[in-house]
Amino acid sequence: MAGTSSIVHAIYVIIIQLPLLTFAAGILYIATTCIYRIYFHPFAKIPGPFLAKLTDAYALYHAWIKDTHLTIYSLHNQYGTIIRYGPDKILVNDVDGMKEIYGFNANFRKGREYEAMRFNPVHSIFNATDKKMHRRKRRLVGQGFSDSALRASESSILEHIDRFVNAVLDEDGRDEKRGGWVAAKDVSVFASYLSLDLITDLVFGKSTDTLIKPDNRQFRPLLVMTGTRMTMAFQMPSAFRTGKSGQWLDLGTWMLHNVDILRAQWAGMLRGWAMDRIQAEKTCTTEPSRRDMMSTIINATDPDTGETLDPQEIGAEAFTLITAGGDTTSVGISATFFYLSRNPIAYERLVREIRSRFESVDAIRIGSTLSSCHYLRGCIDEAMRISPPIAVPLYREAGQGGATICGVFVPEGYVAASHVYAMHHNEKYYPDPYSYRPERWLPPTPAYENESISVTQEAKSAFLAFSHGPRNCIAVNLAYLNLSLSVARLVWMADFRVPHYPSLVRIGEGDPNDKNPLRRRVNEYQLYDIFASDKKGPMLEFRRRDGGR
Ligand code: HEM
Repeated sequence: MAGTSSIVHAIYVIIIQLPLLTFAAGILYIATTCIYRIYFHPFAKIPGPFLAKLTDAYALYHAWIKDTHLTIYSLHNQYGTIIRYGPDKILVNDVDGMKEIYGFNANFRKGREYEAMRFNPVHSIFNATDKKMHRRKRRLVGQGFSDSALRASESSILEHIDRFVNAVLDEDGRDEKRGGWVAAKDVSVFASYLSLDLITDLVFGKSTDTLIKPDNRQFRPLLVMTGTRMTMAFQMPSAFRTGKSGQWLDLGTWMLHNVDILRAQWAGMLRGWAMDRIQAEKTCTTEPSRRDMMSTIINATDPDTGETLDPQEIGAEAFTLITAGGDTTSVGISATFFYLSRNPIAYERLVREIRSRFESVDAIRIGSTLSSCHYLRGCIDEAMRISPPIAVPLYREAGQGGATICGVFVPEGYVAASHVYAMHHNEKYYPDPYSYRPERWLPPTPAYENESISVTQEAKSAFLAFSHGPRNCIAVNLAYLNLSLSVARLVWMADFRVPHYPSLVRIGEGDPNDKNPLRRRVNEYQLYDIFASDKKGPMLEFRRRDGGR
């Protein structure tokens, strides 16, 4: 009898009391964690939104609605230079602080946020968290971005840019009654096709060709989905368990199941392309007419150690290069056309520069004339200042012993970042930050004496479109080349203007009636953060000018 009653008691404990005890322990854990994070945490005194002090779900929510950059900017305005954007994260809106986080000697490294974005079994140059591993990869992958590699790729780059120009100037819908202007086109769509076609060609020697083969356009949504998944995992790594055990705990599996399927398709496809490329390289007996990046990377040896990258690493690098380069330059191109189409003085000035420096569109290529087009460069930089292509905060984790940023101690393992969009709109560096003024970037030489409102050296350092220090963009030169050639060739070939229909003009602009008050600035090109920003518009009408072939 006694035995039966103790079994009943045990069952009672298991069924009734254990869940209650577990629940109570859970509540106690959450309550103590909250109290700790608010009052005793090393960042307890740093101002920021209440919810962000408690959980990364605050940042995750803004990643979900894709307004991270606007939110952080307004938080800096509300709380000041240093804010708390997650329990263990601070953001610093200051050039000196930024250098302390990203500079060559900084005691910070990429950490768990980048691990959470990793889809491949091995690290790539982008998500390598170990500094030594990164240095090795940078030396090897960097060989694909050398000046000579770029020059060797010039004809392929120009071929894709010409396809872009032709697609935008496509005569379909040309209306002679309206002076030969073609029907409005969404520049961002064609710029995205250009970016993807170009980078797949440069990396694999085989392009997605989306500009000329509409059937291939399913590739772009895959890239967008990958970015969506990446940026959410980036904001709340603890909830995303990509590549780790306990997949059922992964928020991505629950919330983004369809996104995950597309993302996996994308990763699988790129891995396949990389493996084909490795195989082709092994069997190739003749010197190719042009070395693509895969070929350079497959054959790259570390000058110090003689090491090479193994096939798994090469697959990871291929995925990184296409994902990092597939839709970033397109934001710069689209933003530049957006701001030029709304700023007639800048438009006229750029048109004068390009059409007077080059005798024909074919003369626009790599060389000293292109690099002396300072106004062109100013137009591009100013567009990327107001609307930076990568507008999420690039988190860095403090290393052993921690680090002090603008007087705030960041203990080891805690996270700091400077946010590009907040820096680019900081009035201390860029007065009247929402005005599009390419003159800010003209060199302070006698040639521009009367018009230069040249920014200070400090403000130049605040330009973070390509980040700063050893983890800055490896493809800065390639990106500027692509941006300059695309903008210059299209400006040389055609006039452009905003369409007559207000509903078309509004695409890409802020909307004074938007339910999100942060999206109401009409003259600002709107970005949607998915690591590299998504975007729409501008819709523009083009007209081939006399002499434009
Ligand atoms: C306008 C165009 C571009 C912009 C604004 C841009 C911006 C950036 C930024 C801000 C970073 C730092 C990311 C971080 O710290 O997490 C970065 C890194 C990187 N970018 Fe770009 N990028 C552009 C184009 C490209 C292109 C065309 C490629 C070509 C494949 C590329 C490849 C990379 C790679 C591999 C890294 C990682 C570098 C490292 O960690 O050492 N980017 N880029």
